[in-house]
Formats: sequence, structure tokens, C-alpha cells
Amino acid sequence: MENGALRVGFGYDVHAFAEGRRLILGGIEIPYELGLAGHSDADVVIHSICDALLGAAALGDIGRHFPDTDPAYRGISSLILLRRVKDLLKEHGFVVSNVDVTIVAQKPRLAPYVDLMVRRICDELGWRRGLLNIKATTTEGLGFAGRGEGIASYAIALIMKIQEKNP
Ligand SMILES: Nc1ccn([C@@H]2O[C@H](COP(=O)(O)O)[C@@H](O)[C@H]2O)c(=O)n1
Ligand SMILES: C[C@@]1(CO)OP(=O)(O)OP(=O)(O)OC[C@H]1O
Repeated sequence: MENGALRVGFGYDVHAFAEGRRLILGGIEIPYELGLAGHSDADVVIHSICDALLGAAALGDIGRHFPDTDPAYRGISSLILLRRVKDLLKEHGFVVSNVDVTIVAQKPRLAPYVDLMVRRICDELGWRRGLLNIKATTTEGLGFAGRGEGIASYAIALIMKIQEKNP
């Protein structure tokens, strides 16, 4: 792959609501009566970003790098996984151009929190704020998200190859 090559990647993830769990989205805790089930902190937003970045770099997916059978990842903050993905892309000579995310959730209302999510993720990864956009939509009551069974997140990422893979 030649330097300057632009590559696009797409990520999608779903987690089911569960009682007795905290709701972590985009690296922050959202006040709500339910959380999301998962092996990690179940941050579906960050998982979709990880998969978009890994996909753009042709490096597989989040489950390949951080298997949910590995006790090391039990309860882990997904911000840590995203930082590792960013480091992996850097090792392979990529820089991230931009990432756009759509969270699909009937409830809770997320608009008041999306800027906080962007700030949290960008601060953690050393990204400028304009690199990342996060938005939310309902499904007007339709499907699993509409019935309030879980949350889905879609992400798209554009990355650029700037150098050969570091040895
Ligand atoms: N969980 C959500 C979902 C949506 N929003 C905000 O409401 C706007 C309208 O949503 P529609 O599903 O009717 O398109 C949307 O643009 C978001 O700003 C939200 O805050 N939380
Ligand atoms: C993040 C990992 C690893 O802890 O687990 P989960 O939190 O269950 O998330 P999922 O998106 O189902 O799969 C990726 C996993 O490898």
C-alpha cells in the first residue's frame, strides 16, 4: 500500500440492556436505570469505533484482538481497548483522519451527553475534537432498539497510510 492511500472502515456493534450494570457510552457513565451486558464495560459506541478503525486498516476486528474469552478483558474500560487500537494503527503507519458515529437508542436521551463523549474520547486518545463526531437517533419505536432491548452503534472511519509498518 502506497503512502498517502486513504482507507475507509465501518463498524457496527449491539449490546443488550441488563439490570445491575452501569451504562457506559463513549467513555462516560450515563445516568439510567439499566446498563449494557458484556464482557468488558460494554461500551457499544467505542466498540463500533474500534471496528471501524480496524476495518479501515484491514486488521480484523475487536474480538480478534481482545477475545471475550480472555479474563484480562473482564470489566475493562473500552477506552483502553480503543487506545490499543490507535497504537496498533500507528505501528502499521496509519493516521486517523476522522470518525463519525451514530448511536441507535430509543432511551435514554443522549443528546445532552454526546459532546462529553467526544471530549472524553479525544482527550484520552490525543485527538483534536473535530476528528470525532457522535450523534444519536431513535428508531421511532421500531425493532430491538425501539423496544428498548438494547443499543446499537454504527461508526465510519477514514484513515491515511503515512509510512511503512514499524518493525
Ligand atoms: N437516544 C436518543 C435518540 C435521539 N436523540 C436526539 O433526538 C433527535 C431526534 O431523534 P430521531 O430518532 O427522532 O431522529 C436526534 O437527532 C438526537 O439529537 C437523543 O438525544 N437520544
Ligand atoms: C470487548 C469484548 C472483550 O472484552 O467483549 P464485550 O464487552 O462482550 O464486547 P463485544 O462487542 O461483544 O465483543 C468484543 C469483545 O472481544
